[in-house]
Amino acid sequence: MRGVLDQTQWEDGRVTAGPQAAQVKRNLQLTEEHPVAQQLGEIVLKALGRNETFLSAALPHKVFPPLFNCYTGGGQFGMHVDTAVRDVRTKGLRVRTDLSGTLFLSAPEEYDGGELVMEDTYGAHAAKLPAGDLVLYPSTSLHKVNAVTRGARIASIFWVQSLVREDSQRTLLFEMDSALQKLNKTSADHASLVQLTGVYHNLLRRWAEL
Ligand SMILES: O=C(O)CCC(=O)C(=O)O
Ligand SMILES: [Fe+2]
Repeated sequence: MRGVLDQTQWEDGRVTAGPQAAQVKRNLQLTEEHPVAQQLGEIVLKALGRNETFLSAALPHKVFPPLFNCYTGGGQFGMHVDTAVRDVRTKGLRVRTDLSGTLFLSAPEEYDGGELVMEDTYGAHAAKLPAGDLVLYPSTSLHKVNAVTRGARIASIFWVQSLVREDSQRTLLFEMDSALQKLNKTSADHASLVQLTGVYHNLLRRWAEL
C-alpha cells in the first residue's frame, strides 16, 4: 500500500471538512472517490472483515469507504468532532459515524509528532502505533492530530456505523464476547457456556438496529 501511496498525488484535506473542522485541518488526503483510495480501501475493508477483535468491538453494520491521509511539513488537524452522518456518494448510502478508525501506515520512527489525541471522560489519550496497527475510538470524542514536524505520517481512516449505537452497550457486549471466546478455548464443554452465549445473542438482539 505504501508503494502505491508514495507515488500518488495527494489532494488538500479541507475538501471534506465541515466549516469548523476546515478551520483546523491542515493535511493531504485521498477521498473515497479517488481510484487509489478505492483500490487500497478494498484491502483495508477485507482485512477488517477478517479481524475478530475489530468485528467483536465494532459490531459493524456499515463502514464508510476508507480514505487515506498524509501529514507532513507541520501538517496537523486541530480539535474537532467528526461529522455525525456522512454520505457515501459513490454508493448512494449514508453512514452514521459511531466509531472512527485510524490505521497507521507509517512506522512511528518515520516521523516526529503526529499523535492522534482523543479526549474522553478520563482525560486525553495519545495513539501513535506501529504501521499496520489500528486504533478505534468513539466518534463522539473530541480528537486532534498533533503537527508532524519531521517526515510524513500516512494513514487510512474510516468510520463505522455499528449495529449497537451506544458505546456503553457495545462495550458490555465486547467484554462478554471476549470472555466467552476465552471460555470456548479452555472450557468448551461447560454447560453454562450455552446459556451465556444465549444471553450474549439475546442482548445483541435487543440492542441491534438494522
Ligand atoms: O489522521 C487521523 O488519525 C485522524 C484524522 C481525523 O480526525 C479526521 O479526518 O477526521
Ligand atoms: Fe476526525
